[in-house]
Amino acid sequence: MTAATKTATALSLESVTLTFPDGDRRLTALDEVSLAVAPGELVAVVGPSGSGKSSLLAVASVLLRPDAGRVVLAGRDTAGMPDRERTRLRREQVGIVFQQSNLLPSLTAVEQLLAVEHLRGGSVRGARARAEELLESVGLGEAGRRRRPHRLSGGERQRVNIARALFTGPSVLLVDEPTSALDHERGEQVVELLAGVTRRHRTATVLVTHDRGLLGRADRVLTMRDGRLG
Ligand SMILES: Nc1ncnc2c1ncn2[C@@H]1O[C@H](COP(=O)(O)OP(=O)(O)OP(=O)(O)O)[C@@H](O)[C@H]1O
Repeated sequence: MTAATKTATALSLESVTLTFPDGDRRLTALDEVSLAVAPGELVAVVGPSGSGKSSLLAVASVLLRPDAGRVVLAGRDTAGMPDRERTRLRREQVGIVFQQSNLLPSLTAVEQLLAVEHLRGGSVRGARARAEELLESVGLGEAGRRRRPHRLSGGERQRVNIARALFTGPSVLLVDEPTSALDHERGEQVVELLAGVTRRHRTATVLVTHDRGLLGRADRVLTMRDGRLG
């Protein structure tokens, strides 16, 4: 790999294989998967249930170690990295948006982001302006920013999730079925938003979805089938 291609890749999976125990055999969830995503690029991954999409995100987020192959995140080869360092790298470099909103029920939208800063041991006071700005940029107005999750719509909750995932300034954004709880129009708006933040924040974004109707905004669409990516 040349220096130029290295700097142009924020996330790279090289011949990654992941297996799970399955009785006295092993089930292959990822079968020599290779993928490189550049900063500012939105890659969509589609595929049937059980084809390995969530496994792909778990390996890309360095949550799971592959059986074979390498994951290079923000220029760091994670293969031989101790767990503690992998966790730190994930916290700093990876933003994750899950299918369902997993916001804390007792916190307002702004506080959801400040909680991230608190957990990192940072200054909550110093982070407030940035949290407000980020929520504004994903389309959450002044009133919405003061609401707890049960008083936000599904689309608004996903916007808060996206803002929270971006809060640490990650180089990689991993998004798992962000529209599954939304109607088509709101789903489209969320994908539009993800395309926008990918450009503005220069994240290498991987979006897993069942919904082929949402793929128009992706730079590339890849299909996962039986653990293989093509
Ligand atoms: N923790 C686990 N233990 C054992 N097998 C697992 C585990 N997680 C996933 N698998 C298996 O690995 C394969 C890939 O699963 P994965 O969840 O990655 O698929 P998926 O494409 O995300 O599916 P869905 O669209 O239904 O979420 C499946 O056969 C699944 O049963």
